[in-house]
Amino acid sequence: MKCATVSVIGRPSVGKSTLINTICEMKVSITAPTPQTTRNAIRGIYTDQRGQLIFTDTPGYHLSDKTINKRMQDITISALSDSDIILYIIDATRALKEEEEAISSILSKVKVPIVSLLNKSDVLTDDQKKDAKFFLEQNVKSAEVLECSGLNDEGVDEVLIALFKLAKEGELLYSENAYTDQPLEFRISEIIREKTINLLTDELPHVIYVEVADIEYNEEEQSVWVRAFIITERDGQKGIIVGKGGENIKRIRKEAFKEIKKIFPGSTLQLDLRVKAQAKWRNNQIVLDKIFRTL
Ligand SMILES: Nc1nc2c(ncn2[C@@H]2O[C@H](COP(=O)(O)OP(=O)(O)OP(=O)(O)O)[C@@H](O)[C@H]2O)c(=O)[nH]1
Repeated sequence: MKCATVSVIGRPSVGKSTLINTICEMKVSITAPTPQTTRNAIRGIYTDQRGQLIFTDTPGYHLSDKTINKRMQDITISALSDSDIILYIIDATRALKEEEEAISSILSKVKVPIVSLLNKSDVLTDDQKKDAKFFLEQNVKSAEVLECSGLNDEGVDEVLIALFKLAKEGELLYSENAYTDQPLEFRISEIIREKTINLLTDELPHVIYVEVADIEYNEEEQSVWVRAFIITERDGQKGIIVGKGGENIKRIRKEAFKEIKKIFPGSTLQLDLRVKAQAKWRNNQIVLDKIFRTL
């Protein structure tokens, strides 16, 4: 059997989370149309007869000196150095400018084999493909350069073939049925965060985080009770999340409920979802440490 850890890196919104979800066939990491929705290094695990690949979904690499983005860069760099293989994803529908150069300069310093991937092949023009391949030739020492559409599941098998080719022989690190080692509370909070961002994308870009306060099981009744808070920075933002007559929070709850329910098959679920404000959570180290749980 082969086994390898794979760090997935690329600019925000290149489709890292979508690809990991397609490969792992399970929602492990949130996807949203706005950039920088992934703040944590999350693992998706793929196992078949060839062996096991453990994916680290590194946060979108972003050039900025805000506290939150500095932490993202640290996580990216340490995840890369710890992995066996790097999967470098490019979205060639957008110009490959200084952010791409910053990533490739980091990649040149890490001694790990790199599979470079032109994602979103479903919408790429021939010229865009040519330009991206030229950029890669000039800037990145790739073991392979591939094309795929994570969204449509096209070319994804070839990505797996390339990764298994580079993986070394070894024991599986996780059981065959595992698809993620994320803690339950974290998975639930990510689902709620995704639903909130998707619904309120224009009004509240990235000023929320979600805390799962309690999860209670009742084995006799086969029921689960989850209490979670959507936390905003300012009091005034609470109203946006709640919406007119509670319209928004009801929709977030309904969407999140459907997905959280899948985590507890056979049990009834009660989801108690509330909104509260916590000033300046984005500069609060304790909150940041909680969010940036590195592996
Ligand atoms: N056309 C097309 N769109 C895609 C593809 N993969 C992802 N997308 C879209 O690109 C957007 C960003 O996808 P994500 O998977 O969230 O991107 P990400 O790289 O994880 O983003 P961050 O978390 O911000 O770093 C979403 O709107 C996806 O639907 C693809 O193969 N083809």
